[in-house]
Amino acid sequence: MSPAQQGAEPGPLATARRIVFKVGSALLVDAETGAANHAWLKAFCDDAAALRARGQQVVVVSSGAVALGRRRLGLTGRKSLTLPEKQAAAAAGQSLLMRAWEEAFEPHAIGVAQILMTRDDTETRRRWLNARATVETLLGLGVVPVVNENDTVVTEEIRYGDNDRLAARVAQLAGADLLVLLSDIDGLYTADPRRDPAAAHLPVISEITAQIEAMAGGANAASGVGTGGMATKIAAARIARAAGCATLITLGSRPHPLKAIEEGGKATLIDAGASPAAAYKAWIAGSLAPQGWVSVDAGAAAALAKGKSLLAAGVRAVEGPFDKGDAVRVRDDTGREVARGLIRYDSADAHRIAGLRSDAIEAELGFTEGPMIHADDLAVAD
Ligand SMILES: Nc1ncnc2c1ncn2[C@@H]1O[C@H](COP(=O)(O)OP(=O)(O)O)[C@@H](O)[C@H]1O
Ligand SMILES: N[C@@H](CCC(=O)OP(=O)(O)O)C(=O)O
Repeated sequence: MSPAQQGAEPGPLATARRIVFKVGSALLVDAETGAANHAWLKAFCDDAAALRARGQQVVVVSSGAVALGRRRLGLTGRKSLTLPEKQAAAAAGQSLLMRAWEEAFEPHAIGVAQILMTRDDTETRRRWLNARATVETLLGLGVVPVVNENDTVVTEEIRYGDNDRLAARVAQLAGADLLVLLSDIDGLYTADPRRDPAAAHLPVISEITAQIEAMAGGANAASGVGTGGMATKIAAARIARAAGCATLITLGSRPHPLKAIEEGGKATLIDAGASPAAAYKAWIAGSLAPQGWVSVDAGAAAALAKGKSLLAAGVRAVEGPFDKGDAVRVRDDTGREVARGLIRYDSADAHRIAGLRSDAIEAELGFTEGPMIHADDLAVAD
């Protein structure tokens, strides 16, 4: 019996601040008619609106463009499509997909916004930062971002293909604390229950071990080439976990899938490693190669130690070259590294504004990106 049924602690869906829901094609598209499954969408959006009403933020990663576009383009007769046909179907289906989401959120007066991303966008830091700022702005404005892979421009080799891992990247980018993968099964079992009736359900996974990967179809998960199945879900959970985000794998086909989770419906919860903010700072401190450094005065070094942003006014010298969004080292006037962070200006612009007050930046550059390094993007040394 789950904690929610026992009336013990509230479940992860009740406590998460920002949640990414991955909705697969099978849920969104009616297998018989090939049209959007409006009844399911309505029920999902009713539930999502209830989460929002209690102050939780919602991001949706939605598949379904290819399936909806097939019907629109009259490509339903065949078993499989060529890549150009899939891309054409995605182009035709994406607007139908967005229309379905808009209509489903409309009765709640909730607006939606389309974001199409490729793997490149999630792996190139500058684009990643832009996408992050867009998601943050949309959420701040009370809009639900609806994300899908930009299928029309990617080739087979560089596409995610499945939306599980895309959803995990979106969760990382959004700093979400919960990723919910709505599947055609209520969680991870010790083996595929469709093949092995003795398979046991796993309600909580606190570490993704080789054994867990093997249960999900290990080889696929490890090499990242799996298409669908549990392997991509565990690969997604691994990405989310490293970003401080928990993952919940559960059955999406129940009429009110989110209400069902809260009422204790069966699911597999994969714990988060740390908080999203701590994981993000660890990534800045440990995983990114610094491209240069800025040297700051004593006042700025003291401000950083208190968790403040680095303002241009406190910067004495800049050593590049680096691009906007790159990781740089921050040194104090004794040469000691006091922090690392993602800088908001390229090295030429940073050099020009070093020592300037914030209100003088725009006059110098013709634009301003605010502080040199925002506090959220700074990992301060111990
Ligand atoms: N260990 C396992 N536990 C649960 N399901 C598994 C396992 N191994 C393989 N599967 C299969 O994975 C399927 C879910 O993957 P998939 O159909 O790709 O889901 P979705 O359409 O939600 O992306 C299940 O229906 C199940 O048959
Ligand atoms: N991006 C594609 C779908 C990718 C996909 O089907 O992913 P998944 O739901 O994980 O199997 C689309 O919108 O049709």
